Amino acid sequence: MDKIIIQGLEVKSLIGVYDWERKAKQALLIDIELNVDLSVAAKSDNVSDTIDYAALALAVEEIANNSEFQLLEALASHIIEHLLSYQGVENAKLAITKPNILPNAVAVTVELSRESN
Ligand SMILES: Nc1nc2c(c(=O)[nH]1)N=C([C@H](O)[C@@H](O)CO)CN2
Repeated sequence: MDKIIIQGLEVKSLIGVYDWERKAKQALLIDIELNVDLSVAAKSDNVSDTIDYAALALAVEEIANNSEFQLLEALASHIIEHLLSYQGVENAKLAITKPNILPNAVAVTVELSRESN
């Protein structure tokens, strides 16, 4: 299966359970993996025959920037629904990493995987 993968997309979002987390946006890292047939674009060499990953990254940055969820799970679910709305996406995997949030860990990551209907 063909894939489009974006790794380590840095976004800013108001996210978190605790009062101190509701005051300012935090940096998050997002990994995206889309299962999608790329054979037409591979032949045509035309970006209109595929999912433009630059536009996709901008859309994800905007969703994160404008959201105010408490849980990483809720933000991930909201973003993955957007990813599944792109034409031809059969399956989407999304991981959101919150760095430097736990005292004895480098980061925490929540990962979702969803099939298109
Ligand atoms: N499963 C989760 N647990 C926790 C989350 C979360 O998003 N998903 N978030 C928090 C706090 O906001 C965390 O960032 C600081 O401890 C706690 N647990």
